[in-house]
Amino acid sequence: EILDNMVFNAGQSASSTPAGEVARDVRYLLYDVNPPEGFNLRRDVYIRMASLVKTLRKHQDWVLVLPPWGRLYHWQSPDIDQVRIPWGEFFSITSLQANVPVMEYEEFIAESGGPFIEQVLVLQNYAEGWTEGKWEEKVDLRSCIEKPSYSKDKQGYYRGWFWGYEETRGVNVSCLSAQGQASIIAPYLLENTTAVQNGEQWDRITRRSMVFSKHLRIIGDEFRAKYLNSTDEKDQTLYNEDWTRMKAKPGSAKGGAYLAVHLRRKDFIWGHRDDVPSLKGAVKKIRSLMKKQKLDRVFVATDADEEELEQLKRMLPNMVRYEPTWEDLELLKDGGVAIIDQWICAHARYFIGTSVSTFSFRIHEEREILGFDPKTTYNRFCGDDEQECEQPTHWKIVY
Ligand SMILES: C[C@@H]1O[C@H](OP(=O)(O)OP(=O)(O)OC[C@H]2O[C@@H](n3cnc4c(=O)[nH]c(N)nc43)[C@H](O)[C@@H]2O)[C@@H](O)[C@H](O)[C@@H]1O
Repeated sequence: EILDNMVFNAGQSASSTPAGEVARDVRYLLYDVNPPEGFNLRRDVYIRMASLVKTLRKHQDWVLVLPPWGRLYHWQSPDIDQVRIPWGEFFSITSLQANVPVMEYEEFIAESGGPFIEQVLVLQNYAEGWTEGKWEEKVDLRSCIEKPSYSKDKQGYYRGWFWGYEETRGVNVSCLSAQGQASIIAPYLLENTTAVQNGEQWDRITRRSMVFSKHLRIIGDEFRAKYLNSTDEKDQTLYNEDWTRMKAKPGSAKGGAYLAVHLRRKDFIWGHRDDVPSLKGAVKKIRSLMKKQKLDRVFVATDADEEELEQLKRMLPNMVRYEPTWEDLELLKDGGVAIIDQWICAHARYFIGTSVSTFSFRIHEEREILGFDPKTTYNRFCGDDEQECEQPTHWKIVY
């Protein structure tokens, strides 16, 4: 499902090496995701790409190049520059490295000897759809169904959107019809190899390695201490900087004495009319949960617009929100602010999120890593008229 949303770019390193160094025939995997997809869905795609690189590394020396963040539909704060953002601004690179070799895009340019990408693979569906309505995993080089959004320049190289790096060029562009797991395309990336061991599912170890940048966690922790009277010692949410050593027992985390809410609005209000509540419905649920859980504080993370926020404040005057100053926002960007919201939600005694929002799903996982009782985590708002309001599935951690 996610596969056909991606563009893959495989580049090969320049063969020249400084005198004395052993030549390393490194290959780089770059990728991109369809423009409308948001931040937390892109984190899902990273997990699949990291798994693919693990598969490729059984055969050759591959490195995953982290696609710079930018031009995201949901990052709407005006007047701040939100392109070419390196991963280090949001995630701990050393933590990612401990799982699979990764590098920032600018490192790739410096190391590979120029902004050229040897092969761009545009992933697409099969023009004929599923044959006989049967699902099977398959992949084939095909002619492009839609004209790829890359055009040749005077020198015969392809230009297009490469994460906002205007000077980057593709050398070849082809289309690949694919359906299946990410590793299905491995034979097209490996030289002289057709037999590839397949079969990695959602990679839970990779998820654990996606540790947020320390500066964002610190801001979230300070906010918890100041406005929500919550600290790791008191609330038993101790964190280990080295994720490979982190193994909290389920139910061991207590969490700060507040209810945390992720209330997704904007495109979800019309996109998910049946399973997203009205503001009034949400407030009613919040009040009943506070009573039931005996919590007198509520932290709200939301992407609601100004008008809805005003309404919400009127109905819930005591709600706590993380509201960055303009200077904070310029530094942290919309992505950093969203992470801080998630971090604070992840540390609450009880959490309730929004149906099918990957933003809420990432909070579930973070809480699982911290060792919360699943009952306090896998909860979502129901639509005002929703009959069967199925609750989120439990993401189990693997060590
Ligand atoms: C239907 C799909 O929904 C998917 O959204 P969904 O899973 O919620 O989650 P995301 O993929 O993260 O996209 C939602 C974006 O909206 C902002 N946002 C949402 N809620 C909050 C919040 O509580 N606090 C802050 N600070 N920011 C928030 C934030 O930039 C976040 O990355 C989209 O990724 C897909 O493109 C698609 O539209």
